[in-house]
Amino acid sequence: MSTNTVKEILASLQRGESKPSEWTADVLRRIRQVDPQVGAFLTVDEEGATARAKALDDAPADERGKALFGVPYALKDNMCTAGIRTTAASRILENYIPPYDATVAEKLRAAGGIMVGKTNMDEFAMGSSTENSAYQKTKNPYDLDAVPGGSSGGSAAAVAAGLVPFALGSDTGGSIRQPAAFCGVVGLKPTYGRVSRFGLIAFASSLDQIGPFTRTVEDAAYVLNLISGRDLLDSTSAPADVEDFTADLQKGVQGLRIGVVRDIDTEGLQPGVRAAVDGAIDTLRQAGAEVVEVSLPNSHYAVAAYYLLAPAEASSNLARYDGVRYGRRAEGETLLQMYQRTRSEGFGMEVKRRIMIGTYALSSGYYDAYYKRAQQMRTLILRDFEAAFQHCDVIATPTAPTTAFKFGEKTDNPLQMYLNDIYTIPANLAGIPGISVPCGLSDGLPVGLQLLGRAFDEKTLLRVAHAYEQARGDVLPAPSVGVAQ
Ligand SMILES: NC(=O)C[C@H](N)C(=O)O
Repeated sequence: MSTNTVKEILASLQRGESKPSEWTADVLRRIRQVDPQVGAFLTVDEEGATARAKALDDAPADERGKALFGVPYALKDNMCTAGIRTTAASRILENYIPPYDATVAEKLRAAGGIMVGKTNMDEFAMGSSTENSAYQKTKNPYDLDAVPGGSSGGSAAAVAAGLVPFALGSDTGGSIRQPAAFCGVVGLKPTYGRVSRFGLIAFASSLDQIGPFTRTVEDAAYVLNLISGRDLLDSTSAPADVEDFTADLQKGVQGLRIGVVRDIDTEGLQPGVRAAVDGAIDTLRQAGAEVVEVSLPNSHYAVAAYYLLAPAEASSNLARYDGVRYGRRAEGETLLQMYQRTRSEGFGMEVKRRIMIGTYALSSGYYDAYYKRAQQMRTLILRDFEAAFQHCDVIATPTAPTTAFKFGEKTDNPLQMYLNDIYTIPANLAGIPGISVPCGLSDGLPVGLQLLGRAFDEKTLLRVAHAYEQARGDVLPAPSVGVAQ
């Protein structure tokens, strides 16, 4: 049952052919059966989800029309859920139970959805493989020896393995799009400010954005409708109108220009990935789009700029985990010792590395040389996009230079890990929306086509993504573990 799309589940519920409790029981059963192999979930709220589904079974008729009535879903474990443990996959938040819901959690609930659990991730969303979780590995449903990508690897794997019809993730430098590509599902990073970040455990506040993992582009547009909008609790949320992002999906690509960029390509780009993406661009051309070459000349500085700016913001955001205000506290004879022990025991290696890089980049003697220059580079990257979007409506690139890599392959070489974000990071620096759509296989593993759009123009982005998905047909076999798609 749960391999159905959100739209299919809703249609069945609304026709009265099934009940919320049946879908929820089915999802929970699948999680019990399949998740021991995949490891997508850190917390499963069996009791809460079952009780809520039962209550919805008996809901009055007017509630049945709600946009997400009876649909089960999962949230990345960096989104606060009232009364449900929220760890950001860190030891330092091991026993943290938030007293409030993130705005996205509240919105999905108000729309009638059923939250079944919290998914694994890289600690504080720092990583590209979910190997930095303090708790467990998440395996790629297409190859259990390979990573699911990161940092939202649990959400991507949960959708790919057919455990839930959709899940939310967060994307700071590619954390939705890259795991979506690795796991063969759709992943959407909206424009910065489109979705409220209230209740999202902050990593790099000028880059973080929440978005959905789904099986279809239509579902991604549908979920975006439910989570977007100005929120007075997040002053960075944009006062943009809540549009119906599904409205233009059927319009096709006739008359649209797709920009192809070659400047980002690196030596590390797998030939099979390039071939699959070129095939996808060809499909769009055949569907009626005009394909033009555009240039993003500063994009090869994006990784360097990001890995200064994101750690700088993280070092400031993570200062609050001091053993006093949240979660874990280690004892010490002096206050300083208590801080030191709490933070040394509570944070993992990658988090410590970023705090150190960030603190260094912000320190008075180095601020101009590193942080300020990285900010200047960010502006140049934004301008590159503005110039490129004079000539095209949407830009197409690979989502990641490789397919899913093996566990341990990049853990000893942080730079190699960072380079996996080369195609995704520019969009975060510029604040523009991006989506990854499965576009085939390379050596038996899924490849993602990344499409990038103008700020607040998710409609055109989704329209192109949907047209591609329609023209493409079925490109992926079912994963080796989980439930057939
Ligand atoms: N958080 C993200 O979007 C992923 C990125 N690879 C990072 O480690 O920062």
